[in-house]
Amino acid sequence: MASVSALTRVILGKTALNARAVAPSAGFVKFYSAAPAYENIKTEVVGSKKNVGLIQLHRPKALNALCKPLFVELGKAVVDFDKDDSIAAIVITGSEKAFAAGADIKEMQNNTYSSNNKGGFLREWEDISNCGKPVIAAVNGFALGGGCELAMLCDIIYAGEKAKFGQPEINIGTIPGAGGTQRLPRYVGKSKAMEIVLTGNFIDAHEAEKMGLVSKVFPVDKLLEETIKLAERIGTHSPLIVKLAKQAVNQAYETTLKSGLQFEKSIFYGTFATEDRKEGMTAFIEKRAPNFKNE
Ligand SMILES: CCC/C=C/C(=O)SCCNC(=O)CCNC(=O)[C@H](O)C(C)(C)COP(=O)([O-])OP(=O)([O-])OC[C@H]1O[C@@H](n2cnc3c(N)ncnc32)[C@H](O)[C@@H]1OP(=O)([O-])[O-]
Repeated sequence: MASVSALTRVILGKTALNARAVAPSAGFVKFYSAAPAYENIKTEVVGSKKNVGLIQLHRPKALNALCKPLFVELGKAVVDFDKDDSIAAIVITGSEKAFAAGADIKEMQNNTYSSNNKGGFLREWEDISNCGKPVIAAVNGFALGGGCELAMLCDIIYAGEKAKFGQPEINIGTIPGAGGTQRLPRYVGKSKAMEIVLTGNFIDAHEAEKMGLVSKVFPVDKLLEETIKLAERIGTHSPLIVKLAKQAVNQAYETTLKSGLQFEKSIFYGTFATEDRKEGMTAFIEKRAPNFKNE
């Protein structure tokens, strides 16, 4: 598969290169003055308005198995993009062969209950679940075990037509540990989640879409382009209101309908305390495009 850089060049017809690899004259990529030297991921800022943070998992020899150093880097990249006011949404992708083939089995082979517990195994995952901005997974290839859980940690999953999802932990004598037993039933219902978790069988992209795990399926080579377009579309709205909308939808997974509706109403009322709500409604009435200020 072409690299993220090559793909985004093709997609957007502009110079889009790895921020670490080129001089800051490239024009299209936003360069961080202190761009971290990542080893297991690549980051770029893409989109015609340079407002989409793109993270590519890049451990090709291990099919992007999620070793701790990778996750530390991924967490840092997500936190950095979340803090950056010029970024509207974040896209996480892998390679054509693998989004991620799971937690790193070789790394955790000799873990013990005690080392997991004392070492805070999986702690970095919270950096992604705590992100206030929309995070979109663009999944080509294998999304297995922790890879499927990482995709489910994202707010929206788009998939390439050859993607394969699964929770095969049962094959290696353990169970999903980063949300597979909790998020999967919420996406696909109990019977299908049980089948996936108890058999370890893989499901393809179209099945995943039918089940509601994935929102759309694209040809492999169009996936990233379409996902970036989605992020850009979200980026046309008020970042403040997008954040509130994300919080409100996520609350549906945390509570009863009654208290969820109460939460939604208080957030809805709260939008009337923002400049962007006023601007949005005023722009509609004045038949012009809104000029959101994130306030
Ligand atoms: C997060 C919380 C809890 C989560 C738990 C989990 O996710 S448990 C995990 C749940 N996931 C699984 O159980 C899936 C495990 N993976 C597989 O079943 C297969 O690799 C495959 C079907 C994805 C692809 O088959 P294929 O014949 O096309 O490719 P190939 O097999 O030749 O692999 C190429 C190289 O990548 C390596 N590597 C791959 N995955 C991992 C990994 N997770 N780890 C480490 N390494 C991994 C593989 O060893 C090989 O390296 P080598 O030996 O050349 O140095």
